Amino acid sequence: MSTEAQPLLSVRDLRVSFVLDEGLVRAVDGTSFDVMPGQVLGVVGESGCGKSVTMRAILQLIDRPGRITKGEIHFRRDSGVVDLVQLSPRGGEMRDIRGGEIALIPQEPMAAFSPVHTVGDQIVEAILLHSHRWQPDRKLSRSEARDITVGLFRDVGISMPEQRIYTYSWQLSGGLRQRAMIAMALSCKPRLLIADEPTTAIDVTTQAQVLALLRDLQARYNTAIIFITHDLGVIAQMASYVVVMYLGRVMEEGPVDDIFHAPKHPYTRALLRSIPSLYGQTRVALPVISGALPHPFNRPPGCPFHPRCPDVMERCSVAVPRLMPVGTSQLASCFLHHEEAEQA
Ligand SMILES: Nc1ncnc2c1ncn2[C@@H]1O[C@H](COP(=O)(O)OP(=O)(O)OP(=O)(O)O)[C@@H](O)[C@H]1O
Repeated sequence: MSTEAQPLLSVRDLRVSFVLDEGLVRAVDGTSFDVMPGQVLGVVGESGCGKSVTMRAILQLIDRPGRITKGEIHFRRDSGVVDLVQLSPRGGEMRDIRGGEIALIPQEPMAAFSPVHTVGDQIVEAILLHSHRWQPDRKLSRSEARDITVGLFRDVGISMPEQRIYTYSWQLSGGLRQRAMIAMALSCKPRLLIADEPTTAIDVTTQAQVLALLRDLQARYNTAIIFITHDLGVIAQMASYVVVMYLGRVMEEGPVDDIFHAPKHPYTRALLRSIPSLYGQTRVALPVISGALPHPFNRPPGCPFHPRCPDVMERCSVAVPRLMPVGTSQLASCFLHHEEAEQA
C-alpha cells in the first residue's frame, strides 16, 4: 500500500487525566482519530471538551498534574512509525519531532515569543535547531537561516520583511504577531501543523486574512493541519474532514459536507443549530444546547451528552456507545444508530 493512503497521525483510545485535590478530571477519555498527509482536519467542540489537551498530548506537553493514562499516538516519520506516547517528553527524538515535524500555532502568540529577543532571532534559532529539515547534508549558516526567515516573513504576508525581522513581538500588532507565529511554525517545514484557535486573539478582519493565509500555505506546502475551534463556521471554511468532540470523547466524525448536511449525532445537530446562517431560514434567537456543560469532576455515566440530549434513551445513562460507522462516510457514537457499547 502506498504511504499516501496511510495516516500521518493516528490517535487511538487516548486518555488524559488531571489528578487534583478536588477530584479526577478525565480531560480526554478515549479519543481516536486519524490525520491523513496534507489533510486539514477540523476539531470542534465547546470550551472544555478536551481539544487543547488532546493536542498537547500529541506534542507531549501535558502539564502536571496531568498524565496520559492510556492510548497510542502513532506518527509517521521518514524512518518509520513511532508511538509518541512511548517517547520521553524531554528526549532527543521527541524534541526533534516537536517543533521540527509537528508545529503548534497557539491561541495567544504573545506568550509563545520571548519578549527579550527579536522575532527574527527566535525564528533563526529554530531553523538552526532543525537545520536538517532544510539542508539534510550540512548545518545551515546563520546568514542562510536569516535569509530563510526573511522568505518566511514574505510568505506569510509581512511587508518589509528585512526590517520586520528585527522587531520584538510586543512591537507588532495582533495580526502581524499571529503571522510571525505562523512563520515560526513553518520554520521547520513541519508535516503537521496544529492550529489551536489561531484567530482567537485578533480582530474579525484580520481573522479572515489569517484563515486565507493558512489555506494558501496548506495548498502550497501540502502540510497537514489540525485546526481546532469551537466555531463551525470556521470549520466550514478550513477543513475537509471534521471531528466533533464532547467531554473528552469523539461524538461524530466525517467529511465536512456530510457533517453539515446530514449530521448523525444529536450533539452535532445542536452545534449546527447554534449557527443561524447555516441552519434555519429565520434569524430567531440563537437556539442553544439545553443544559450546561457538566462540571469536569461530575462526568455523567454512560454517554457524556445524555443529560442534555433531546433524543436520550434509557441505556444512554448506563452504557457508553462506541464510535461506529453510520452511513457510508461518517462515524458516530450514539445508540440512535447502533447498539454497540464499550467499557467505560
Ligand atoms: N492544567 C490543568 N489542570 C487541571 N485541569 C485541566 C488542565 N488543563 C485542562 N484541564 C481540564 O481539561 C478539560 C479539557 O480542557 P481543554 O483545554 O482541552 O478544553 P478545550 O476544548 O481546548 O477548551 P477551550 O476551547 O476553552 O480551549 C477541562 O475540563 C479543563 O478544565
